[in-house]
Amino acid sequence: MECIQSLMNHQSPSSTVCMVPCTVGGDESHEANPSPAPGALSHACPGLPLLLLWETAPEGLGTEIIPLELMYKYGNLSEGVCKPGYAAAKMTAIYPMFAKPAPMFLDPNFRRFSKISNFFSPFGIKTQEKIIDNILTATKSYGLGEELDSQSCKKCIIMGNGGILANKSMGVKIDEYDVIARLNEAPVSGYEKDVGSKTTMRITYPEGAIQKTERYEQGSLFVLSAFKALDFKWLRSIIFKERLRSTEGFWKSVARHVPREPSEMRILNPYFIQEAAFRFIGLPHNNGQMGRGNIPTLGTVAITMALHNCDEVAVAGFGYDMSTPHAPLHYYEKIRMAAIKEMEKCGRGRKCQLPNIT
Ligand SMILES: CC(=O)N[C@H]1[C@H]([C@H](O)[C@H](O)CO)O[C@](OP(=O)(O)OC[C@H]2O[C@@H](n3ccc(N)nc3=O)[C@H](O)[C@@H]2O)(C(=O)O)C[C@@H]1O
Ligand SMILES: CC(=O)N[C@@H]1[C@@H](O[C@@H]2O[C@H](CO)[C@H](O)[C@H](O)[C@H]2O)[C@@H](O)[C@@H](CO)O[C@H]1O
Repeated sequence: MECIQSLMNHQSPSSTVCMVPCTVGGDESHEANPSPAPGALSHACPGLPLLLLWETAPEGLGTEIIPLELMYKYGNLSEGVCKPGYAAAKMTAIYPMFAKPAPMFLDPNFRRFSKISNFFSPFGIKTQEKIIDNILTATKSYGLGEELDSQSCKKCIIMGNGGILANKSMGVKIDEYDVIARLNEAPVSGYEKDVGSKTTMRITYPEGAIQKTERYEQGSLFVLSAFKALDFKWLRSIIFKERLRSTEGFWKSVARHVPREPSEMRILNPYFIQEAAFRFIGLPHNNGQMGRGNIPTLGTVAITMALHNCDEVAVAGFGYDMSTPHAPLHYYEKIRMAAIKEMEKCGRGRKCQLPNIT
């Protein structure tokens, strides 16, 4: 149960950077839910379609275990060559209900994507249709960009923000990926040796977005993962450069300006929040309303997105190791793992700051 579970949880075993086969399942969220929902993946998986640059290689799990049919299909390809359809094929082997079609970003046809139409934020788009139309009219672009969209095989890496990345010199390896997704305010500048220098997209929500405009990477996409209706209003205000009437509802101060053109902004398909929460992790449904215990971390949402849209998926910088409270939580600051526990004491809807547990 180590890999995905520790990735989805604020828990994980010890630490090295490695490739690991693993188990999908268990629970996630800041308030743990002990029993996975029916239908959640909770069996030992025969090798996840991920290159896991990770906290731990669990004992005896040093190499990937691949189902036989995939060995026949992909076995002849030389090492490093992109394997078309590999992530989806392996997901299907692990989880037969896996259905690939789920666009990365919302486009003007979003109403036709039935999986999201009947859910409120963060699991769908119900009641937000008009504002999404507004936003998409301004962005006018809905893909990764011409070059990547036309590439027949894409290797993606999802960069978690974990302290494990510090001093591992994985930057060069990370930069080899075609698509590099970064999350929230994790910096690149000054950390290139460990985390690489390329950013294809930065996925975030208002409270997580970088506030210093100079820290945004040129040429990267700014992707909103909306967790509440107010998040769409925030993006609209950023795009149309209008002042938000009220910031009531944000749990932390938010960026007022994002130095990206509308054509460089996207809305992440909320289906990935839904699928990560209910199908893969098995969080409680709570009538599809956002509430304590049913929100996956952004990293797991991003991985879910990549599994649907990339031919190969790697992850790096994941793992909440609560057994080492003094280990750094993030690679870019001094806050320790124990700070997460402190934050969990804050209530939703209340403004909180990360305590300075250093
Ligand atoms: C205080 C608080 O709420 N912290 C949350 C922060 C915070 O909101 C933002 O940094 C903005 O300030 O955001 C989160 O996450 P955060 O921005 O810390 O990290 C992004 C993703 O990386 C993975 N991660 C991070 C640290 C670590 N030691 N192990 C990891 O596996 C996680 O998958 C994580 O999602 C979030 O959005 O999910 C989750 C964090 O719990
Ligand atoms: C550690 C923790 O529970 N923080 C919550 C914070 O959660 C974060 O919310 C984000 C969306 O806004 C996103 O879901 C991220 O993955 C969460 O860690 C907030 O929900 C906040 C609301 O008051 O409460 C904090 O305790």
